[in-house]
Amino acid sequence: MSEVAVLTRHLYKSYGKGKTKLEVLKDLDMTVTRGTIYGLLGPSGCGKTTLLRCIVGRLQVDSGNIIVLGNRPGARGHEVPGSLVGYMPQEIALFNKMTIEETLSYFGRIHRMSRSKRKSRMEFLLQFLTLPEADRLVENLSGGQKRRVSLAVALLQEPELLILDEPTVGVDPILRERIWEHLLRITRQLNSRTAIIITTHYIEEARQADKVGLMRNGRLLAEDAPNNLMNLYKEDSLETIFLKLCHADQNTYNLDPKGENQKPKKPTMKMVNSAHDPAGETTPLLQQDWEDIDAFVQTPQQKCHCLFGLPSPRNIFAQFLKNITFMKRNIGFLLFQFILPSIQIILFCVCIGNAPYGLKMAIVNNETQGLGQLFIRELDNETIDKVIYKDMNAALDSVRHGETWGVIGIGQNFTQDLFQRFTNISGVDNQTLDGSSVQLYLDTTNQQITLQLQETITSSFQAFSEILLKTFNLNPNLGQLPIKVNDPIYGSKDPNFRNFIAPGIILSITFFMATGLTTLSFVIEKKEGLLDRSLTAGVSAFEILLAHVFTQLFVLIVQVTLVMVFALAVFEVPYKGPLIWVILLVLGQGFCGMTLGVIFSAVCEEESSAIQLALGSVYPMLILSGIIWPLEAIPEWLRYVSICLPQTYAAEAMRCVLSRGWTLLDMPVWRGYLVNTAWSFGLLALAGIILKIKS
Ligand SMILES: Nc1ncnc2c1ncn2[C@@H]1O[C@H](COP(=O)(O)OP(=O)(O)OP(=O)(O)O)[C@@H](O)[C@H]1O
Repeated sequence: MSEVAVLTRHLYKSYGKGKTKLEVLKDLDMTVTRGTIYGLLGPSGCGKTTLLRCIVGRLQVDSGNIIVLGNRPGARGHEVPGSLVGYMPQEIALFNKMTIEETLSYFGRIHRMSRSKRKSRMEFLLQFLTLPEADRLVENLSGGQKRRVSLAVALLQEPELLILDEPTVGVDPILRERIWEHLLRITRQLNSRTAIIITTHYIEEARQADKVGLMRNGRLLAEDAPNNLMNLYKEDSLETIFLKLCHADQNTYNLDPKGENQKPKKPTMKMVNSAHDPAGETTPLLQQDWEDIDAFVQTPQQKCHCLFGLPSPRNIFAQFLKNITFMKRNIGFLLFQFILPSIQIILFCVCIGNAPYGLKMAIVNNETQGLGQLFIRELDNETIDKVIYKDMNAALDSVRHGETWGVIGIGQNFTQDLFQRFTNISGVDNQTLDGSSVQLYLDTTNQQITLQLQETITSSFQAFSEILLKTFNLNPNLGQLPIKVNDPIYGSKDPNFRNFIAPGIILSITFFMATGLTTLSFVIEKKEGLLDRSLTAGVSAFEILLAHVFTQLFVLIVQVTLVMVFALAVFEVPYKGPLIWVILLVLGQGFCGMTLGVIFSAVCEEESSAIQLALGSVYPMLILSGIIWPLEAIPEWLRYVSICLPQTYAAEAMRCVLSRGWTLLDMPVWRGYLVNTAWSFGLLALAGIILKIKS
């Protein structure tokens, strides 16, 4: 029984759901023996790759049983996926920015090979597969050379099960022959326990296999030694036999227009080396019917019910080294990552929070002589660019035409009415009050400009009235509003919007940079099949995630340091508290961002990029609402959604540390840290779970 390397029974696998459901494997039975080569043949799209991915444990079957090397793929402690299996996928799936040596070392580490073993295997494979120098970058190799490196990766640890998906495509005939020679040598060795499954489009090439499985529409039409099949069908070409079987299979379907055969029933007859006449044969020709699949499980432990095993430091280290190599080779991109958040914070500080200046205002002074002129002189020249008009209508037209932001009008009797207003307090009428007022006609479409103009004109009037009061030997403070603003308890007398929003912006920049970069690197790895290859080699999704976090942490620290230098030193955002707590908060945000990035890239396949779009657009809105505007000004239902996000708490905590100089004993700061940390680890766990489920 231990001679069986791979056994599949009643295997069903489909992609999609509902109307788009595509049944790829249908009641597939397959038996691969140790020490043999199994050629899996079939037309494009018949399900070969799907079957191989189920065998290596990268795809879950819908129903049916698979036993690989004595246990179910993915069973706890069973190294399938892992070192027991060498898998060469159809796509190249290699790290372009790594050299051949680095690639083989990376997989060698994952397979726990010693340095000397790695070296000797590498030397052998380089020579055997006629690979170029080991220090050549994969991206600079030809297509055929890349395929050979991919094959070298599969052969590296001398696995007990070698699965090669079209290894000879794009390989010259001489090398193809050598590859077959090598595969035959592996299986022909005395007491060889290595089984090889190979798919190929070159059907005749598979004659050298010990057994071939002819596959069509997700089923095996026949499974036997090539010679047996040729004797049985009295043909000397596998291709002709395959065509015959396909035609026979096609006829079965044609005879069954209602599609009752769409789900083929388990064949009742198993024919091996029988003298059965194949003419008109329509039932799959299979070798044996082993119903008691559990008899092939060598270890009682079957399915792994745990979500995570303990992460292996070795695998994390291998991933970490790989990530570092990537960074080294993409130094331009790395520098760009370093400075991008700084560019963002510089632009933010330069553009946001400054007072508007040079605002064009139309001035109409209807007085020929008097105090009107004095008031106009007192208007702040930096904020207001005065454009003098003689006629009120022309001045109002200038606002209507967008040439000025408003009109400041002084009436004919301004000086006289002003004296009346101050000296005859008990008898002053509304007309006099009106005449002594500066008339404003504003374009209020821009709130910031309107507020700035109102504030400038009000303070200019106070300065003007102080001069006036002094002239009459009166206390100049009489002109002030009877409200005295004392020194603030926290913050400055002149609070500015930039300082208020800076903590939130710093956190958001860090958060979204980390999300974006993580999504990018994971999506690239996934798209190129690298993630899949690492997972098949036995690295867990959680180990990949942890290694990424460690590498990205380095980038994050540089980013955060630069951002802090610009925000606090160059643009002088005030800070009182211990800087280390601020830095910890920002790093926490980066960590959150990273984990969200992993979730994005794990959840969002192309078809579900709508989710990515939705999350990516709604989430920032919630964050911004929580950090740009005071929570007290947000509708209550949204307020609670916003404050559930760690950015809001973190921004609050950061503002406290920066401007109040509070210590960790303060409630808002504690809350900030706690929520931030809980959220980060919550997301990390979620990312791990999603990756695990997805993989
Ligand atoms: N992730 C997927 N989602 C939906 N359909 C898929 C997916 N992967 C494969 N398929 C479909 O399943 C069918 C079998 O694909 P598979 O890759 O297993 O075929 P194959 O026999 O290996 O083909 P080839 O020889 O061309 O590589 C194809 O119709 C393919 O389009």
